[in-house]
Amino acid sequence: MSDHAFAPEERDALYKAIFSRRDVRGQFAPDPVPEEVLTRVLTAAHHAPSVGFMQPWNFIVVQDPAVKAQIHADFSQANEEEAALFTGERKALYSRLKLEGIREAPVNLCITCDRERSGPVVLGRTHIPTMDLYSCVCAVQNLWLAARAEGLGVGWVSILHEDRLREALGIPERIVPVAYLCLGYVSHFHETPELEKAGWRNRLPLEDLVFRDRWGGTT
Ligand SMILES: Cc1cc2c(cc1C)N(C[C@H](O)[C@H](O)[C@H](O)COP(=O)(O)O)c1[nH]c(=O)[nH]c(=O)c1N2
Repeated sequence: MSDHAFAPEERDALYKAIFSRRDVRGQFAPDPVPEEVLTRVLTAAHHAPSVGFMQPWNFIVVQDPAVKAQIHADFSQANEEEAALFTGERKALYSRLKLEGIREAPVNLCITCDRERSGPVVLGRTHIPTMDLYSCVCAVQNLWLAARAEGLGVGWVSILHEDRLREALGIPERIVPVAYLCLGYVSHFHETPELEKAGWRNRLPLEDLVFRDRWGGTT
């Protein structure tokens, strides 16, 4: 027991957000996301941990249907390319999956990483230079959980060509687009991951993933 633990109902609320968060692709409602709600989830993202407190992220809020259409067109091509890598039943199943909600979601959000945000030497990034990118992923997860608590669905779309995403959003060379997200209110949240429901892949047992003291070792 810790004096610093949340009250039981607060703790339960946090776990509820974690376990009921879903990747949302197909159930977006057209209702607009109020600015104050968007600001709250962006503030949650901005309070993520970051290497050397670098805060390397920017948030590009995309609402223009023309920009969304451009990105969706790239998704369609990338999706065909990915589908071609599977064969037989797997390919047929892949083709049935809905893997984005770019046009339906009222807000799209690109979270980027400015790798030069705080000068060439960053506390904690010297020996593992990808730490700034991982920091941006922490921001994504904060946003994803806060959005769930707000009743907003979030879907991550990575079936995109990075160069075309850069071009569509005017992202300069030194900035890395880390995540392209679709965000909006939803008709419902699925109870289990859609990929699990569709028979693509199941959640692995935790005990197969936890090692003690060394890789693959047992105590
Ligand atoms: C880095 C990264 C990239 C992607 C995803 C996630 C992450 C973390 N996911 C969502 C992914 O399929 C989903 O998280 C898992 O299937 C588990 O489901 P829940 O998120 O628990 O609903 C995802 N989903 C999708 O439909 N299209 C996509 O391009 C991607 N890309």
